[in-house]
Amino acid sequence: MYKLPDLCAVTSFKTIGILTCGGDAPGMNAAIRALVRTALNQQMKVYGIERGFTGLMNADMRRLSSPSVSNIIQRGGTILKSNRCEAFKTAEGRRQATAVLRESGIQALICIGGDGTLTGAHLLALESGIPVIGLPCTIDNDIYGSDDSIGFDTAVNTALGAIDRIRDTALSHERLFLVEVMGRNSGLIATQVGIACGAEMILIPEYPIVLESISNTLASNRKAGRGSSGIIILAEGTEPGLTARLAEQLQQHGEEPRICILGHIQRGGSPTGHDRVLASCMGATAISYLLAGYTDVMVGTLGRELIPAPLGDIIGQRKHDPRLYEMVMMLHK
Ligand SMILES: Nc1ncnc2c1ncn2[C@@H]1O[C@H](COP(=O)(O)OP(=O)(O)OP(=O)(O)O)[C@@H](O)[C@H]1O
Ligand SMILES: O=P(O)(O)OC[C@H]1O[C@](O)(CO)[C@@H](O)[C@@H]1O
Ligand SMILES: [Mg+2]
Repeated sequence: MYKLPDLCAVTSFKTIGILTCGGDAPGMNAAIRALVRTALNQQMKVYGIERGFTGLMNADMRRLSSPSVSNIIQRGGTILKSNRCEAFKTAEGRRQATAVLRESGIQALICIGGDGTLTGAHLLALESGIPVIGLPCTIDNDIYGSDDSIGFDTAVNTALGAIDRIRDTALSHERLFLVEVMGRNSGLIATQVGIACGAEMILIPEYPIVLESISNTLASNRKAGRGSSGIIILAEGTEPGLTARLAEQLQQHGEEPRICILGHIQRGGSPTGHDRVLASCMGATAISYLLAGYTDVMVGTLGRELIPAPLGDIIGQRKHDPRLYEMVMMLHK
């Protein structure tokens, strides 16, 4: 269980807004529910802003009540909808959003999303002076300053469910499978999934890949009696087209590989218990941060502790643990 912070209220808010942006992640709804109910408990009015920063720029919003967030804790996706908004990357786009917040009487904003969303949240906080709090919510878990992000655990478990099935057919046919998981810029899903499924190899964007050495490793594994079935996990962003090129190369070395791209099934579905609890604790804590006078921070985790991580310190930073990756490669020999 997470340790909630013990904070004193030094300010108050009449009206706040909440939005979800970037790729959806299981647990977004659980976070919305916790934010709404905690804010209502503090006598705040809550507006749900639709479609992330796009909805913010267009004043696309509705009042959220306690019943409006009933029965959503178990649902994947986001009841507020999400998208990616190029216009918000411009100062003009953020000025438009600031005007909407002022005209609607929204005194503080909670932004739920990944590293891109938190970058936008940081710039908005700086430029508008309106208090903004971020919640790390992305299946990628690539947000520096927080061990965990809402949605990662579910995505990893969804991928594992599929890969365990692939393992059955790989063993039956004594075949090699190349399984591509999500992560355009980060190998964290691939690393976690690779450890948990006992993959023969994990290929991630953080390390250069030499195709020839992959065939050589597999050949020496065969000589060592590892059998001819196997699972190689590749992160989506490793290199465009790498999965197909690797399959071709392996065919030339006498393998009969099959490719499986798990894609967006990893982003949908009911959140795990872990993600529901994390989202609930982070949502409640975000409101405590606002009342304690914080702005331009996200609710991060350090182990089991919830901590305020300044957005300016975390954006643009890479999160990668080379020791974990080395351990994985050693276990899979
Ligand atoms: N540098 C930036 N400046 C201002 N706004 C940004 C910036 N980067 C991203 N954003 C805003 O945040 C939105 C979401 O970012 P992005 O598409 O990178 O997804 P994300 O939040 O990282 O989530 P995920 O990676 O899980 O899909 C963008 O569409 C844009 O509106
Ligand atoms: O299809 P979309 O929405 O562009 O999203 C793809 C990207 O979003 C993520 O799934 C994170 O939400 C990345 O891993 C992936 O690269
Ligand atoms: Mg991102």
